[in-house]
Formats: sequence, structure tokens, C-alpha cells
Amino acid sequence: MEIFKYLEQYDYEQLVFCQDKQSGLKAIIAIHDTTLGPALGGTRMWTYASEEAAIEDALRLAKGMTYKNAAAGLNLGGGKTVIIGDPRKDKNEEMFRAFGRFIQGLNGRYITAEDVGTTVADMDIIHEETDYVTGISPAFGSSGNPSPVTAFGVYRGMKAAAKEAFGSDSLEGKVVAVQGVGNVAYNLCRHLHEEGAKLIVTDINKESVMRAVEDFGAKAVDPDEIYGVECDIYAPCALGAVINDATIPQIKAKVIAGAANNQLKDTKHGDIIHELGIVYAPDYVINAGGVINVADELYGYNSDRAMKKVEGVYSNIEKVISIAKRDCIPTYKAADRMAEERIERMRNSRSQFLLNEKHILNRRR
Ligand SMILES: NC(=O)c1ccc[n+]([C@@H]2O[C@H](COP(=O)([O-])OP(=O)(O)OC[C@H]3O[C@@H](n4cnc5c(N)ncnc54)[C@H](O)[C@@H]3O)[C@@H](O)[C@H]2O)c1
Ligand SMILES: CC(C)C[C@H](N)C(=O)O
Repeated sequence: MEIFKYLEQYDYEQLVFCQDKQSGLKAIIAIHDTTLGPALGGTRMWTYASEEAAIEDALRLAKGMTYKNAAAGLNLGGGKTVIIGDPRKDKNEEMFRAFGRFIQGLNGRYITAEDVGTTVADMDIIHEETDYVTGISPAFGSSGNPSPVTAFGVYRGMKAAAKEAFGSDSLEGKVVAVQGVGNVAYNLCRHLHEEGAKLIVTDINKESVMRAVEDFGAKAVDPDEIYGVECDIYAPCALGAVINDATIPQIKAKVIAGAANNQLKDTKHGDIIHELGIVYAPDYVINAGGVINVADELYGYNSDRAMKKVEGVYSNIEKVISIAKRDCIPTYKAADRMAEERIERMRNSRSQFLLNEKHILNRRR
């Protein structure tokens, strides 16, 4: 990979490699765009097949956060970290302390939070070294685990997408096929069950499936059967790239609305499902509840205020659908347009000169 060529092509600002021999920390912080504010995005810990794969993941996820934060109306840019390692075996306290010091060294350009493989406990350790971390324990007056709030946002966004497809946002009696019943999707299933939806679930983890069957009366299917089940709504809540050439012909749902990041394998798959008349709730718009919640910590966390903002995922999905109709484009393109237009508006509004304490004029005093 020619790194500078790639950074230039997709407008990245900064890529930081962090190494700490004692703890074994190998982390890559990618900052994509800070036009709207400091880059906020989680830390993923994963066993990557190669360093190149880790760099690519950090870059791709960081850009996704620029779009997610912009579309959610947050005054935050986009960034992400990947730590190379197995979260079940390779974590230690010194690692997250060392990582916290690296974040502190960026002096607020990047703020972290949880992602796949990291937990509230990890964020609490980082917090020993820096204030540029969110999703820390409620004991510190913070927001804690973002997953239940992400789930609430997905539930709200699913209702908005259902309104477009079925003429009503009621999910009562609707059959929802949920792929992966982990942290986010278990909570999503609870909201759906409480509204009277019927659930079909799958997971590679049998215990997670059994919990959904027992708690919500869900019907269980094998992981590769989920795409083809008879349902109204397909909710991808496990992996990315699940909307692809092999799965699209199987999908019977009229709505795709779920938590997973990067659901479209390629943009062409967003075009195909649009042509098929499927209402697709773009992933980074519908799953923004977690980041909206942790971002509220930057104002002094207030749960009621944060949940009110997360309810707005409903109107954000409505906005995306209306842009898609107005401009005759698929919803994934409409979401990109919404995010890019906001960034451009703000870039222009910040173009006037503003004196700040670092400016050369101050140094002459
Ligand atoms: N946690 C959040 O707040 C948040 C926010 C935004 C986006 N997301 C995204 O939502 C998705 C779920 O996040 P999570 O925090 O619930 O993660 P999780 O790890 O708790 O849950 C994912 C579940 O998917 C299952 N799974 C993995 N591969 C599968 C397969 N092939 N078929 C079926 N099930 C499979 C896992 O066993 C697990 O139970 C991820 O893509 C994540 O990036 C999460
Ligand atoms: C900031 C975090 C809560 C980010 C979350 N992991 C996401 O992908 O949106």
C-alpha cells in the first residue's frame, strides 16, 4: 500500500503508529477529518492477518466515523484506532495506560471510546492517562457501555424505515430477522419484542441464540439461513459486507435496518438493493446512537439529553430517505451527501480569520 497516495486520495489528515515494548502495544490511530471538531471514534482490538490489514481497517473505520458524526449532527470529526492483538488473551493494564499516553500526546485531536474487542473497563484504564476518552464508567459520571443506546437508535431508525416501506412505523406483527444477537442486537430484540414484533435470530454463538429464544420467544435459524428467511425486515447486527452478490438474491425483506458497520460489500450493492425496491437504512446513520451517547460526555453527561438526541435517529433516517427521493439516488448515496454537505457548510463558515491564543499576533504582545 502506498500510504501517502491513499491518504491523499481519500483526504485523510493523520496516521499515527504507537508502539510500547513493555506492554506489547501496537496501535494505529487514524484521523480522517477534523473540520467539524476533534476526531471521535472507538478503539478496536483485533487479530489482524497482517499489518497492512490493520492499517486498512483503521483508515476505513476512521472515514466511516467522519460520515457518522457529521450525519448525526455532532460537532466532531472522524477517527478510529486499531490495536493489533487478541482481546481475549493479549490485553493488560500497562497496554491501555501506554495507549492513553499516546492519545494524550495528540492533545485533543483524537478522542476514543469502545469498539469491537474493547470494554468500559479498558476505557477506565485509558482515563487514568487522558481525558480524551469517552464511554467510561457511570461511576465517573459518564455514559458507560454504548451498546444499549446504539440498540435504541437502531430501533428508532428501523421504525422510520418501516414507515417508508409499509406506510406505518408500527413494528407490531412485523417479522424481523436479526443476524447476530450480541451486545447491540440483544437490546434491539428487547425493544422489538416489547412492541410485538416476531423475531427470527441467528448467531455463531449458541448461548446468545438460546438467550434470545428464551427471553423473546425468537425462532432460531443457522447463520447462513438468515438471509433467505421469510421476513419483513432484515437486521444485520454482526459483520460487515453482508449485503453482497451472494446474499442479495436470497433476501426477501422489504427493509434492511441493522447495527453492523459497513454492511454493503461494495457501493454497487447499495445500487442493486435500491433497484429492487428495498428500503435500506444506511448503517452509519442508523447505528449512530452509541457515538451520540458517548459524545454527550464532552458536555458533562446527561442521559435524558443524550437519549433525546438518539431518538433523532428516526428523523435522520427520514431525512436520508427524503434526500434519496428528491435526488433520485439510493439511500447510501443520500447519507453520504447529507454528511458531505454538512462538512462543506461548516468548512466554509470557519474560513474567516479568528484570533486564538496560538496566533502569531499574540506572540508580539
Ligand atoms: N456496540 C456499539 O455501540 C456499536 C455501535 C455502532 C456499530 N456497532 C456495530 O454493530 C455490530 C454489533 O456490535 P456489538 O457491539 O453488538 O458486537 P458483539 O460482538 O457483541 O455482537 C456481534 C455478534 O455477532 C455474532 N456473529 C459473529 N459472526 C457471525 C456470523 N457469521 N453469523 C451470525 N452471527 C455472528 C457474534 O457471535 C456476536 O454475538 C458490529 O458490526 C459493530 O461494529 C456497534
Ligand atoms: C464511539 C463509539 C461508541 C463508536 C462505535 N463503536 C461505532 O462504531 O459507532
